[in-house]
Amino acid sequence: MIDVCEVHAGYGRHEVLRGVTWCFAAGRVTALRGSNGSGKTTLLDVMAGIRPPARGTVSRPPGGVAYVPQRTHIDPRLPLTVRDVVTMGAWQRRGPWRRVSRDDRRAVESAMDDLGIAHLARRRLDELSGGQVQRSLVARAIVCDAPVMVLDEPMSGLDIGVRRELSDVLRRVAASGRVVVQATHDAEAAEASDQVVTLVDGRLHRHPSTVPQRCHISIPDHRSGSSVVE
Ligand SMILES: Nc1ncnc2c1ncn2[C@@H]1O[C@H](COP(=O)(O)OP(=O)(O)OP(=O)(O)O)[C@@H](O)[C@H]1O
Repeated sequence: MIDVCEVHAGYGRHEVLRGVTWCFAAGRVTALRGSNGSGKTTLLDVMAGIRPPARGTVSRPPGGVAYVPQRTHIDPRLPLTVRDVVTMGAWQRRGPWRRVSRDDRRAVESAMDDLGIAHLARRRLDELSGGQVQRSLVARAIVCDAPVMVLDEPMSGLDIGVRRELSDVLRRVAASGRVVVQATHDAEAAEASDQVVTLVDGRLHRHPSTVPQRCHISIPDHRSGSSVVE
């Protein structure tokens, strides 16, 4: 699990997160909701270790965090194919410039199959649609094989069929024992998640309640009615 405790973070004097406390459990998909500018990306950055919190702590499991950003920072002029981009996930796991093993190659092919982009494997990144780029970035994150996957609006730009397929993929990733957190404005993606949390005024609330939840207390799961530790 990934344990966020009393986290404050922002940009200069602009405090965006004001005491976020939550335990994101392994084995479930959590949808992170909130209006534009509420701090979803900021929280994902803090969880991934990209942005250090001004105060508070984040405990991550060893093995790193696979991050699917809202926009790719890969220069589209680079002559990279979809397969190259997905293979980057293996380097993230093993360290750069290590030899890619047969198992890595199998993982790359399997992730491209899962995301329905195997037929695009030899296409260059600058020849793809926005949704195809998005699916390549999710496939790269799967190949990372990290215990935590955070995704920043992975459904944006995808058609309804692909959004449903991606929800299934995320559920399978979570079912393999990983923490999966997706920031989303997509109501159907939130509905397909195991739990929904919402950022309001810099704090995290369990949906639809406005009462913030603390770590390590047992509360009922809003979908299944079962008891979970958060
Ligand atoms: N690099 C930055 N420098 C200064 N302020 C920033 C920076 N990035 C984000 N902000 C501000 O921090 C606040 C939270 O932004 P953030 O991107 O985390 O929100 P979000 O919930 O992900 O929004 P959206 O739904 O629009 O993607 C916003 O007010 C935004 O203007």
